[in-house]
Amino acid sequence: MKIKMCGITTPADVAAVNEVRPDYIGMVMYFPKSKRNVSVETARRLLEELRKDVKKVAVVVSPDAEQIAEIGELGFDVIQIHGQTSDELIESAHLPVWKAFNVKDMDMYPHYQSLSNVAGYVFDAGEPGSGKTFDWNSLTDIDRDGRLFVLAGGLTPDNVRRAIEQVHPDVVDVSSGIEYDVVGGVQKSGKDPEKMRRMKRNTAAWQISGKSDN
Ligand SMILES: O=C(O)c1ccccc1N[C@@H]1O[C@H](COP(=O)(O)O)[C@@H](O)[C@H]1O
Repeated sequence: MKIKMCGITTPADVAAVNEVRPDYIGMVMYFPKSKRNVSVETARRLLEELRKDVKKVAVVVSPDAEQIAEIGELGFDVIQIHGQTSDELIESAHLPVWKAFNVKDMDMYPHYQSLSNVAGYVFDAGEPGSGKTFDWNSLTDIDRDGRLFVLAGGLTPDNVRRAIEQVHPDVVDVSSGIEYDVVGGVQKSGKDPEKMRRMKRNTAAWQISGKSDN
């Protein structure tokens, strides 16, 4: 079971990633509506500090060709595409693409299965990065074709074991669930290293014995 920790925005997040060592990290780019959006310059600096054995996913929404080219130059390993995109853009990208679906556009899944540069599928809740789960039963009958099956949407250290047991994904993808709690109406920005450690432990523990430390 692999794990992706998404929404990395600060040097402190990178330091925690370098300690916890998830398989993948994600950075949201070209999407200023997100509180996790990072500029090209910030992405470049954070990537320099990141361990080399952690794979890097650029998370984008309806990107254009220029953005996709820039992501390749920055040294990312994978592009995770939410929203709309053309088949030509996916097929001409110089990096493998993970196509993200939300509960409303799952009917497009068979179409993306026909594209050769789609290396994985991310199944997410209606609003990406909202920390909300969705009905995992909707994934029961999905045709698995051997490409990476990534489960996202509201995963936390507390529900990841149940998610793995029910869905059997290849990768669990978490962002909100490893952020700081809101205290007194205020949320410290960035990721909470203790939640990251618990997420990693609970995912790894399931792999070894089907148990977690919840
Ligand atoms: O995190 C965001 O703000 C975001 C913005 C635009 C596209 C995707 C985004 N996040 C992705 O959402 C999933 C799940 O996040 P969560 O755990 O429910 O918070 C994850 O793949 C993020 O990359």
